[in-house]
Amino acid sequence: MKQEIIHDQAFLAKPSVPASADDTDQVNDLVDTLKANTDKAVGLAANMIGVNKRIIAVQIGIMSIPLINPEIINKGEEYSTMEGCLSLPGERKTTRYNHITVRYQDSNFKMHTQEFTEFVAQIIQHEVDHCNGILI
Ligand SMILES: CSCC[C@H](NC=O)C(=O)O
Repeated sequence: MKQEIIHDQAFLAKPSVPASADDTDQVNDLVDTLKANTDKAVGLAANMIGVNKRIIAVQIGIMSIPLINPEIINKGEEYSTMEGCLSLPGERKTTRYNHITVRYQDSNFKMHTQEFTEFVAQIIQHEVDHCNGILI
């Protein structure tokens, strides 16, 4: 079910804990909340809906895809860019990497290792930062 986006900086600053197969409702809520916000968001992390678990959802084309316990295990070239965040006003300068390799579990908790590039890679980096309590 769609949830409200929270703006509580103290909660957002806390690193999230690993998610497990008990968190399927939270995974579905995050995907539903991203689907309800595609006019203003391209990704969400679970702590943005008040759930301190390592779950993110990323908009890839028309699909809102969950990545569970995402871990960036390799990074390409660094670049600077401006980014916004639903939990914060305005845009800020950020450092990102042009391609990343990510280990994550899908909604069936199957493990994947996958390379992402360009804008999708940027969104994943932003959301993994949220899992670590890091805001832009
Ligand atoms: C380009 S990365 C920006 C990601 C941001 N989502 C918030 O966690 C958003 O604007 O959807």
